[in-house]
Amino acid sequence: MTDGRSDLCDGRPDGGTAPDETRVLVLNPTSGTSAHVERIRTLAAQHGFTVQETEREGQAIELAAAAASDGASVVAAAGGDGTLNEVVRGLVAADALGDVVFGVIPAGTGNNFAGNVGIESVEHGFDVIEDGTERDIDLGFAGDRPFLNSCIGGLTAQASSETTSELKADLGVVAYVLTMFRTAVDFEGTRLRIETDETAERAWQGTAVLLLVGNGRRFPSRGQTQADVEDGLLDVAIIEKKPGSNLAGLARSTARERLLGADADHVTRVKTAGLTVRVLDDDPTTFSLDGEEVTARELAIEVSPASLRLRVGEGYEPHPEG
Ligand SMILES: Nc1ncnc2c1ncn2[C@@H]1O[C@H](COP(=O)(O)OP(=O)(O)OP(=O)(O)O)[C@@H](O)[C@H]1O
Repeated sequence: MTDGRSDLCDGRPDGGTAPDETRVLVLNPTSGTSAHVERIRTLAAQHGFTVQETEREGQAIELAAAAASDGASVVAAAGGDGTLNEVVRGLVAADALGDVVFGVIPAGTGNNFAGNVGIESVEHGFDVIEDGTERDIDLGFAGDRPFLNSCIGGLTAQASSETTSELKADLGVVAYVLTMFRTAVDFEGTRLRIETDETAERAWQGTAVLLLVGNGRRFPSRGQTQADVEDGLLDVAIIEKKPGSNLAGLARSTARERLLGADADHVTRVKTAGLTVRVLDDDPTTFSLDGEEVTARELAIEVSPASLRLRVGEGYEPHPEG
């Protein structure tokens, strides 16, 4: 693999907007507080974007696929992680990953992925599309569905829907975990069999309350959650039920440490290029891909290395400390 870097200024002596770029922005006007919508429309026009606004759930997939099929060279997403995920799904559906540069305008509640690639605000997102460094980053796949940040198994729809925006902004995916413990303290977990590419002969089998698979994100007990998104690997954490794990009432930071503590014997961690998850219970399990849900009995999860072309902010750290 190359270092994923290319010079955006090729053929653009002024370093400004490339005249030959056809730019489309897929905007979810319902993401976050929606207060950003007018500002994004204005900035998008200034930066030469045609804006396509979604009117319903899932439509960003179709709009992004159509934009790519019509020859757009930059397809950007304005919204939260769910909208980013849908736009990337559209690029995958149009088989356009290698042809199109993906742009990120953070306009959701938590904007976890944007933060992981150094994009700090709406204005900064447009600046980065103009003159950010281009990287080829890894994309996770669960079956044929892509994910940028994470694939989380074992969450109930109830936990997901009861997670507050404030908590999501603060903790990201760990918020779901905390909500799960608060709303379903009796949750006994899901029986899973997990085989990784490297250790197919030594499968993990047991009862997990949570399976965390990170591409752009990892799940330490404390500190930096940004993962290396150019290493061709997924960060996996399998969390088993621990006696007395009712975390309600604990400070959030304490809860995260308790749940994901490196020395905790109820957490199994592995880095892998791929894994297969089989649900051994009668009912299938719900997995959340960047917040978008999918229900399955068996899921092949793998990384597609260096497959998404993305312009990143100055603060992007290609190889964060593990
Ligand atoms: N016009 C629309 N009306 C209702 N829902 C929409 C519309 N357009 C998109 N959606 C749906 O909104 C959902 C959530 O969007 P998104 O994740 O971008 O925002 P968010 O939840 O505010 O932010 P974050 O993921 O950062 O917390 C997506 O699943 C998407 O399908």
